[in-house]
Amino acid sequence: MTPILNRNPEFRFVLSACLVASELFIMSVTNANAVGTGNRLKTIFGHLQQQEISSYVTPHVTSASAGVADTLPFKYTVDNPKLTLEQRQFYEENGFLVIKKLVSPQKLDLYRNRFTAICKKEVIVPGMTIMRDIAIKDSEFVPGEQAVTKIQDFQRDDVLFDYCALPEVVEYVECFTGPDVIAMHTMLINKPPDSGKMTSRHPMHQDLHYFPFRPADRIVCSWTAMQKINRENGCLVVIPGTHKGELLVHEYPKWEGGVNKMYHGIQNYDPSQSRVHLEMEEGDTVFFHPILIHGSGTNRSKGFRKSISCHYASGQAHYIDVKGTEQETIADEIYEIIRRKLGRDVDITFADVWKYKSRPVKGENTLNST
Ligand SMILES: O=C(O)CCC(=O)C(=O)O
Ligand SMILES: [Fe+2]
Repeated sequence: MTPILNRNPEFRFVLSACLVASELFIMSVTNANAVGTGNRLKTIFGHLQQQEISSYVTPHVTSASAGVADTLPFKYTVDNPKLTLEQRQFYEENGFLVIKKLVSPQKLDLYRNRFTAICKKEVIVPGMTIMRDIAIKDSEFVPGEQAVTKIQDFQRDDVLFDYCALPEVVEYVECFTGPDVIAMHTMLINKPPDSGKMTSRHPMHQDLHYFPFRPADRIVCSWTAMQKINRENGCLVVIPGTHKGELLVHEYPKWEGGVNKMYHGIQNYDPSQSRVHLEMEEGDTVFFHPILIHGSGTNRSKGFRKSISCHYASGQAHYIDVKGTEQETIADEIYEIIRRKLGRDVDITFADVWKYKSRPVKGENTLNST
C-alpha cells in the first residue's frame, strides 16, 4: 500500500469524529437537505458524501452441480440451531447456501422505491457511492435509475439498511459470523441490459480481495434476488468448494469492451473447475463465503436486473495491514478515489475507511473499538 497520502491529522480527526458522530449521519439520512449543511466536519465530509463513478466493463459462465459431503469438524460455520445438519454440511463443502423466499416482496418493494428515489436524487445518502456503466455514461441522456449500475455503501440510509438488519437474514448470518454481527459492505446492483459490449458482466473474483479484515471464515455475504434472476439476465455464477482455497491475485481483466471501475477479477483460476449458475426467484437469498470464486453474467434481457447484498463480519474480527499483499492494489485505488474527491492528500488507513463504512447490527463490536 502506498504510505497513505500525507500524514494529515486534520483528516484523521474528521474521520474519527465521523465515526463517533455516526448517529448524526444516520439521522440526517432521512433528511436529504441535512447533507452538507453546517459545521466544518460536514463540509469536509461533504466531498465524500456521495460519489459518482463511471465504469467500463465484463465475465462469462457454464454449469455444474454441487455435492454435499460429510465434513467434520466444522470450519466455515458456527454452532447454531438455525441450520439443519444438511444445510451446514452443504455450506462447509460448497461455500454457499441458498434459502428460498427469505425476504418478502413487500420489503423488496420498499428497497426498490428507495433506490429509485436515490437515483432521482430525491435522497442523498452520506458515504454512498453511485456507479455507472461506461455504456450508460456515454449515452447523451439517461434518466434516473437507468443511469446507475450499482450503489454501494448505503449503511447510513435507514431504509436500505433495513435489509441488513432483517431478523430473517441476520438469523442465518449468525451461523457464519457468530452472534456479534457488523454490516461491513452494502450494495444494490442494478445490472443494466447489455449494450452489446458485454460491459454488464462481473469478472470471477473473491470478495475478500476488497476486505482488510479477518478471519475470512467469519465473514459472509447475504445476496438477495429482488426479482426472478436467471442466466438470461445475468445470474450469479459460483465455483463450489473454492472457499477452501487461498485469496488469489486480482487485476483488471483485459477485455476488449473495457471493465467496470473496481471490477477486479482473478486471471489465473482453473477454467476446468465446474461452475454453478444460481437461478433464483424474488426474495431467494444466497449466503456465501468471501473466498468463494464467483461472478455474474451478461444481462441479455431488456430489463435491469436487481439484487441487494450485505457483507457481514464478526464483531470479534480484526483489521490487517494489506501492505505488500495482493490487496495493496485495491487499497491504493480506494485512496486515489478519496484523494480525488477531497482534492488533497489525507492521512487515513485502509482500516479507517472500513471503520467509517461499517455499521453494527447486533452484539459486541471490538473490531471498530480498537
Ligand atoms: O452481479 C452481482 O450481483 C454480483 C456482484 C458481485 O459479486 C460483487 O459486486 O462483488
Ligand atoms: Fe462479489
